[in-house]
Amino acid sequence: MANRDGKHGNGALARLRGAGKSYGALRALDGIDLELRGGELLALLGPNGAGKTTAIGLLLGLVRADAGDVELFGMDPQRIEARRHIGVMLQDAQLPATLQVGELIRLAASYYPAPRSVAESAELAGVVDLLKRPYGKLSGGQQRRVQFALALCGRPRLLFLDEPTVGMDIEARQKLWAAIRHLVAEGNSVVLTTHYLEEAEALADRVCVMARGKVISEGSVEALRARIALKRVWCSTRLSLADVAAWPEVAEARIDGDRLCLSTEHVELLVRRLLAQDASLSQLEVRAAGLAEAFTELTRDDNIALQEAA
Ligand SMILES: Nc1ncnc2c1ncn2[C@@H]1O[C@H](COP(=O)(O)OP(=O)(O)OP(=O)(O)O)[C@@H](O)[C@H]1O
Repeated sequence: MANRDGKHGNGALARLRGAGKSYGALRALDGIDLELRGGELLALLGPNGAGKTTAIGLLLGLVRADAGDVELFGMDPQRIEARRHIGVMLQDAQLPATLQVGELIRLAASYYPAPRSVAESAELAGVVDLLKRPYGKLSGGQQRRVQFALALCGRPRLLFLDEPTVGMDIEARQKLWAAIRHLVAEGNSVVLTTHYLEEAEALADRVCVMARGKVISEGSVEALRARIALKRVWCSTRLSLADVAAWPEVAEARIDGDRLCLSTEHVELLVRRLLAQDASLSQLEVRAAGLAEAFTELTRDDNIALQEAA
């Protein structure tokens, strides 16, 4: 628990415990537990409407939980002492269009006790060449970079980035990733929501997969991928789908174009048997499930992995 000055015993900077939130009949968050530790980057991953933004809204004190506990630096997130140490980049940032980028950064920095200089913030966010430009005249990707500068200018210990690289081209995205890595290497913590698996893969220490208001998987990227131990085997064969589907080493069988697509945990056994029973077998291909497949598998409505996790 937190003591009076917001220090906390177990290293959690932000925490949801059994947190729930409904909008009318819709249960946007259904009793989730989430903990952010010092110096880590936690990625919240999940399909549209999973509850990621609502979870961040609770931690920022923008949304009130109707069940459970929410703590930011061991305090109620609405307390100013807690908010002084966070930087935020939300999806629907509304900023004055006529102010120049440099003015916006100066203004945002003035709310913090020990901010970075405008020059340092601009350098970190890659907006040095935009400082004199009015915000409203920038492209979508440039505006996102400016929003990132505003999020980091207060030298926050904890950054909330809600889909930070949406609308950015590949180069801008890579630069933002590098800046985020730099901030984490300095000891800061980041909570990031994303739809991009490669973003989670590139940045996250921990990934929390959400679906339908619940956390359905939590761990490292490797652990997430390992949750789906299946390999996929494709081949063109004269063996029938029904026959192959009945083999004990085949977890799932379907037709994919002109080939069979088989899922298995025992790939060597399966391939040996396929080749033994069909000497004319062709177009053989074996692939490990990628993170994208693991993710799809995890967030599918009635999936086996989910039942295993329960
Ligand atoms: N203010 C609101 N009023 C009513 N429903 C809301 C409100 N905010 C969110 N919701 C609903 O709550 C659910 C969770 O939304 P949330 O924005 O947290 O999801 P998300 O995971 O961030 O989705 P996305 O990836 O699309 O941003 C959705 O079904 C959404 O329609």
